[in-house]
Amino acid sequence: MYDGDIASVVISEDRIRARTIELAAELAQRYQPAPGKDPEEDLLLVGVLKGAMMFMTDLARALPIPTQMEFMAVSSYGSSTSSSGVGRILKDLDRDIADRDVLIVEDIIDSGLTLSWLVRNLEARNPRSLEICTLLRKPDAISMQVEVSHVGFDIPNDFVVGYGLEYDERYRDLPYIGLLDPKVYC
Ligand SMILES: O=P(O)(O)OC[C@H]1O[C@H](OP(=O)(O)OP(=O)(O)O)[C@H](O)[C@@H]1O
Ligand code: HPA
Ligand SMILES: [Mg+2]
Repeated sequence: MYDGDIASVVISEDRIRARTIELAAELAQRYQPAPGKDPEEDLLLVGVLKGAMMFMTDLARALPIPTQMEFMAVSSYGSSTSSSGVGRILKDLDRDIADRDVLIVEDIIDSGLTLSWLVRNLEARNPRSLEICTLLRKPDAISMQVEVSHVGFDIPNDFVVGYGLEYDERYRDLPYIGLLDPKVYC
């Protein structure tokens, strides 16, 4: 599959699976449900389309607590391998998040522009709490400071694809995170 386009495996399928289970355990501790609680108190996962789709579905299935799911899609400006900011909401949440515990689920924080915009947008809707869980973070690339409580892996500042992440809408279906050979985009 995609012969020759992937220079190396950065994070294998097994490591993603193991880390997702660890993150789920960490989140279950953080959001322990009170006995007899109302379904309105379930943790609300907000997945950021399309990149977070694989991580969102695997994380939700690994979480040993009840969760509800919502999705948002935002358009970002910039070139295909770097982003310069969020343009607008392409798909908004289907419901109100006031007084809810909300966890944004993302595939990657690179410049931080997407999440810093999204956090401001969702904070304005008065959730009870708002935290972020991202599978990947590039500490060397972040230009906007975003407070992230749950991180799967810190990775070097290279362009990666797979497990939801794309280049030119390709490679999202790879089961692992791979380094895209620069010959593909240079
Ligand atoms: O920290 P940043 O520099 O803002 O980059 C991170 C964002 O960029 C990618 O999404 P993209 O907007 O490319 O769309 P996609 O999720 O549909 O792939 C990725 O899925 C993150 O959402
Ligand atoms: O490294 C990346 N790969 C794919 N999409 C991305 N969006 C921001 N950074 C990346
Ligand atoms: Mg995205």
